Amino acid sequence: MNPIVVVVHGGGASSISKDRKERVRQGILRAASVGYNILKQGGSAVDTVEGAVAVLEDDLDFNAGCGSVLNENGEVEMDASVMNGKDLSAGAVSAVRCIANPIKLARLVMDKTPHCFLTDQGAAKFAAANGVPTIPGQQLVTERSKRRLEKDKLEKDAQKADCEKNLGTVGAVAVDCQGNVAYATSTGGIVNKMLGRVGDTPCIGSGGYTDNDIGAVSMTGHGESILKVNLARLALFHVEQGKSLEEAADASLCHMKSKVKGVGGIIMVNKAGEWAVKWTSTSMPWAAAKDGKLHSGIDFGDTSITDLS
Ligand SMILES: NC(=O)C[C@H](N)C(=O)O
Repeated sequence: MNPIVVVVHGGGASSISKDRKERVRQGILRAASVGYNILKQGGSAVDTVEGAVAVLEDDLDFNAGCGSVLNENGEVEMDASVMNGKDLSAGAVSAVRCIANPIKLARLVMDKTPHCFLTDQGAAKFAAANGVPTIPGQQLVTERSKRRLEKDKLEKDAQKADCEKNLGTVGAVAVDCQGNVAYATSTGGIVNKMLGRVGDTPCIGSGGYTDNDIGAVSMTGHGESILKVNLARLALFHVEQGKSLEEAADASLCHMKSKVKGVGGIIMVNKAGEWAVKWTSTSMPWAAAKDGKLHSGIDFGDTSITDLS
């Protein structure tokens, strides 16, 4: 039987305050544990990444689903994508509103349409036709996301690198007992974004990519930078050229930094069960479950390992 592994991330970020750190750590551990249980019960890599990402979308401390950052009008518009490394089937949605779990809608696009990507009104119509419940948009807005928008509007002139202030995009990669790999990524995007702005997250090859013959990757970071270098596919290209997952993650992040000054984070897995986690932002919450052990961290050099129950 193939080794099973799931790796999750909670978004590249600047430093995280002490009280939030504990909540973020718990959220990321919960998502990895949920994913690992799906794999242990024989679930597919696609079910695993969708399940793990949905846990993080439901968690207010992450910039995805409820807790998403707000656009310039104070509204939540979300992007998500999912892909199956077995046959390269993919589903994505962008600029979707008033639903709790964009990743589940992306999965429906993958499974139930001849297309890869639906946006805005078309995505909403498809969601309604498939029985996805709508919720009032305000239900996705948190006090914290309102404060972040106010702060950004005030600081507009003293901009930090975008991904440094946009904690929380979430993602997962997994390999199942049959050796299939998959990725899922979901986000509210970047705070104070223009209406209709779409980032890397729903774009196959930028916010993520997977192919059983190479591996799976999910990204976080400054979306415009990631789009310009097609970061996810670039990372897997390096693997195809013979680099280890760690080397490939480093090389692609380094390329993005030198070419367009973008910073971000990356999680990777391959069907041999190897995994890698790398980031160039200040921190990135992550967790990886393999062989009954849960590895996790937030800052450089703070990896901890616990037993999975
Ligand atoms: N924090 C993030 O990862 C943001 C996301 N990549 C975007 O630009 O939409």
